Amino acid sequence: MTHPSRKFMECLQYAAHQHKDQRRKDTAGTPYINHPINVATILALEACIEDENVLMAALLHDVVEDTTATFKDVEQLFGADVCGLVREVTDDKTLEKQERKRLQIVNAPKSSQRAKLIKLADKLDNLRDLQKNTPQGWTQERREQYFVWAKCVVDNMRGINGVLDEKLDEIFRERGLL
Ligand SMILES: Nc1nc2c(ncn2[C@@H]2O[C@H](COP(=O)(O)OP(=O)(O)O)[C@@H](OP(=O)(O)OP(=O)(O)O)[C@H]2O)c(=O)[nH]1
Ligand SMILES: [Mn+2]
Repeated sequence: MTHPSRKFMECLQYAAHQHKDQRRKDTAGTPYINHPINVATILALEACIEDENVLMAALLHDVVEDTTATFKDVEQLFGADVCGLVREVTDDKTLEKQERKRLQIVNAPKSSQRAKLIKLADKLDNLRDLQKNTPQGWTQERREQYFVWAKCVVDNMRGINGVLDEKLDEIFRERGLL
């Protein structure tokens, strides 16, 4: 049996600490950290990714976008490679939402293969959440639009991992999008 490295466990602790006061948008108010943990777990156990820096970047993928953490913090704590991956999956929150969403579609194919894995697992987990419940304050229309938009992002990153492609397509098929 392999065992988690010290830096991997430190990364898990850091992500949990940074997201500690945040909740998902579901009615149950699930702790936000469940989502980064799900993304790393999808990569490790479903997509069989063994690249530890990719798994750590998955745990950290929303810390700069959604908490007080900076890229500098991530680089100092977990190194330039992990920081580079987090940078690739972080939206520029200074831009308008519509522009951010457009850029995800446009930038998806330009990302590195490793960043694409994280982006795909991120979408898969968010879509799984959306299948289970509608986030608080969202209309059915907004929910449907997220499926449509996520498919546009995913369509620009196919062929990276067969398992992720298949699991995402299963969801799009269920929604009548494929
Ligand atoms: N499906 C779902 N999403 C939730 C929930 N709670 C929080 N989120 C987050 O909301 C984001 C999607 O909502 P949007 O309205 O499209 O984006 P925004 O929060 O950036 O404005 C995702 O951000 P993200 O992970 O950065 O991904 P991305 O979709 O922005 O790429 C997702 O993690 C929930 O209960 N269900
Ligand atoms: Mn995310």
